[in-house]
Amino acid sequence: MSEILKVEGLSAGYGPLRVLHDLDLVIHAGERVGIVGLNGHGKTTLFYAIAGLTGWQRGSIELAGKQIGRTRSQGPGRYTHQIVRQGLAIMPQGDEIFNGLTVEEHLDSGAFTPEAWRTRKERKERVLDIFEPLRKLMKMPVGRLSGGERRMVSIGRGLMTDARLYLADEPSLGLAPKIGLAVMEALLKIDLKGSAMFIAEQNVALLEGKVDRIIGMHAGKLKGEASAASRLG
Ligand SMILES: Nc1ncnc2c1ncn2[C@@H]1O[C@H](COP(=O)(O)OP(=O)(O)OP(=O)(O)O)[C@@H](O)[C@H]1O
Repeated sequence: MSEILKVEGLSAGYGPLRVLHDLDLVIHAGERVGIVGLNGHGKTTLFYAIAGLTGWQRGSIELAGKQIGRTRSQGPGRYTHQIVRQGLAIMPQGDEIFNGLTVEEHLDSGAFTPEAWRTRKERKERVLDIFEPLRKLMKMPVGRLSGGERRMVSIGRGLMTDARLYLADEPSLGLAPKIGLAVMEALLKIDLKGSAMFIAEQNVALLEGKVDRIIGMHAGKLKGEASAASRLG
């Protein structure tokens, strides 16, 4: 199986603040991997480091065999567009959607490569097959949707291109438990083909038995598999 994500000796944070300490991690094609840990232990920072949204002090990150590592001297966010073009899809925590734009406009905005734009109709159909409730809401501004529907839009936008690695940061956060579960189940049904998915979550029960592996994160370090993770904190 080919390596989609390879992180070696990564120490990262914000400016001089070190949040992640010497992380090693490999995710293979076709894998769904969960990362669990309490609030503030560094899951989002790891996603930011992969996306180039924060610099890092040491280590390396490869996406599908290509180094995407940048140090903070080059500026957070400066190369994120290139990393995204190399095959990263980000489904950020807290949605980051725009109230005045419609569901359809959000999905279209996710189809930013020429290939994805050309085939956006079929891609939207695929998203709507996964998130059926959006089908009748395509012309609706997202500001008028429920929290669960907004989350579907945010995740759906990330599914509009052919990514090698999907990063989903706490997809159930802030949703009623039943809705959170439904969103998570839909996300986990996605056909990965040759890509991989990395999902951050505080609630290990939402991932247990549904992903290939669960890694724990505690105080900026990785802690092995699920059983260890659920004992954290
Ligand atoms: N922009 C920032 N600048 C400085 N420190 C930050 C910034 N964002 C997060 N931190 C710090 O980094 C540490 C890890 O935060 P992070 O958001 O990565 O944790 P998390 O496990 O993803 O938690 P959450 O569930 O809140 O996303 C925390 O101590 C936090 O205060």
